[in-house]
Amino acid sequence: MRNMFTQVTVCVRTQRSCGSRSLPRGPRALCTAAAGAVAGEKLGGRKGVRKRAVDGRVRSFEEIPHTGKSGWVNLVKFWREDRFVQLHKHMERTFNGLGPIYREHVGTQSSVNIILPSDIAEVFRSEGLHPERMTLQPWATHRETRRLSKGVFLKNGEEWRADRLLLNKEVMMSAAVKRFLPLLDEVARDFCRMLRARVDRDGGGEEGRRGLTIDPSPDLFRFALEASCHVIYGERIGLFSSSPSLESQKFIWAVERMLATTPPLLYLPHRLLLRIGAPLWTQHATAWDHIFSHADARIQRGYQRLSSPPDRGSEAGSQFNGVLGQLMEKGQLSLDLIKANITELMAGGVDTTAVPLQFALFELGRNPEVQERVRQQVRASWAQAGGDPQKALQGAPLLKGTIKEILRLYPVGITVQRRTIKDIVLQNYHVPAGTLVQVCLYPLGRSTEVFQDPQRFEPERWCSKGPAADGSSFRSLAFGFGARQCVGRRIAENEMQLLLMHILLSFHLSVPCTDDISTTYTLILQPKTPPRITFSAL
Ligand code: HEM
Repeated sequence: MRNMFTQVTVCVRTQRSCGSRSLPRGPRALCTAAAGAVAGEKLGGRKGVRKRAVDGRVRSFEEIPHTGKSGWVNLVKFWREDRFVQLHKHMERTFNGLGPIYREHVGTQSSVNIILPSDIAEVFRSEGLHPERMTLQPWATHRETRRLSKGVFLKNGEEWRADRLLLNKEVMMSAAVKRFLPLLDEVARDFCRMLRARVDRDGGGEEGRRGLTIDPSPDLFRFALEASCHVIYGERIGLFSSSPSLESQKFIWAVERMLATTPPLLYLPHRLLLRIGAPLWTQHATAWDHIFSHADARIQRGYQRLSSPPDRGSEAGSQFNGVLGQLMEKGQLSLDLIKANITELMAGGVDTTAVPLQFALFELGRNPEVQERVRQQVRASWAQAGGDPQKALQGAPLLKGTIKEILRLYPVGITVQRRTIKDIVLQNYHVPAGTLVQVCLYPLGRSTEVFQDPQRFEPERWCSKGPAADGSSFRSLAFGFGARQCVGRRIAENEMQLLLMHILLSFHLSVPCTDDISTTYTLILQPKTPPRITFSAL
């Protein structure tokens, strides 16, 4: 995604030259002794280390190190140094300088930022029955000014919980996964067939073993949209054809624009921008309008399909009409709330999977031994599964490990946030109820204190027994945590694993350049320039 904030990007260089497998070192050792109030003592003397107060008391909130008291001065710095697009690197640098906890006040936002699993555990213990994140206020304002209902992403309290429990049944529970897995599998197989035909047609090398080097990102965005539409609307939209619809391309652009315009609006008084008709606000709101009208058209079609008698030939009741159909049939959510939630699922479901897939193809391509180990396991499991995609995934834990590893190194959302509902103590500082605490996933994933050899791409680290593999260790948090974790998680995980499985069964992957990828932040973390990948037919 290119946008007005991408002039400054983050160049993550390896210490070795082109050809290296290594990723950049994690932040310089942080003061990261496991938990608790005495963490600082163990590390006393190092820069940025928190010491327990001399009198043993819990320190006050005001004593938490910070990046500058004035939110407006900080905002100007953010603008001048273009930090919005390198927020992940700014966080990494700040933890290096200030230690494992700091306060930041930028424009209208303030938060306490943390990185250590022990502190993260403490925050999640105090999230309550209705966990709250930072509200994406520009999104909420769009709904309010257009008089649209909000979905789970923007709701809080009992209203959020009521919608969320109903959505969980359609997208998170194992019965739901069983329903949509074959649909994702079908789209992943079609994608590979389309790619194989292109490699055979345009690739170089001998017949049957041709290779083609491309930037696969446009195809991956189409794959993610095709997969989302199939699962959510029960509808294929033909994006792998030679002339994919312009309407779908416009949807992809609209999501891109909506995401890219969100970060600066978060820190600015966006209601003022709305009132004066500032271009930034207008672009943001127009992008959302487009996303809503795309969903609207499909919801109308879904509604008509459901109201008409079932196709002759298909057994009554046996047809899966997507998550939309399930919600409509059950009739527990009003049509307005169905529309709000379905639109959020669509807006949240495309870039979030297309981008990690780019990183995954790149890392597998530049780590041929890892790629071969994953392929061996996938082949064996696929042969055993007799065409059942669920069995095939269950027998290939390295695929799951690959996705976790990619999201460790390149977390789509660089933070998970919670508003605390009671007073807590973090790093021996008092944090009052109501504080917004951000878990900073990018520096966490690259910290030498949390991960052994964090610069290595090593899917196996999630498969063996040990702290990283243990789900309760607060190290793998790319999908968030607990009752408020990503509601699209099961769709995303299965969609990405299935695509990688079919790609590994069909192609050998390599990359023309193994330099680390420069990353940029536009509400999601993505490559500044999408990597080129060579697909060689197997
Ligand atoms: C790799 C892919 C994805 C990642 C890393 C991701 C990450 C996240 C994270 C971190 C949250 C906040 C969780 C929390 O606060 O604990 C979230 C929430 C959400 N995600 Fe995802 N997501 C992904 C894919 C998807 C997909 C495919 C969809 C839709 C099909 C989706 C829809 C949502 C929605 C609607 C929420 C709000 C849930 C709520 O507040 O109850 N996400 N996601």
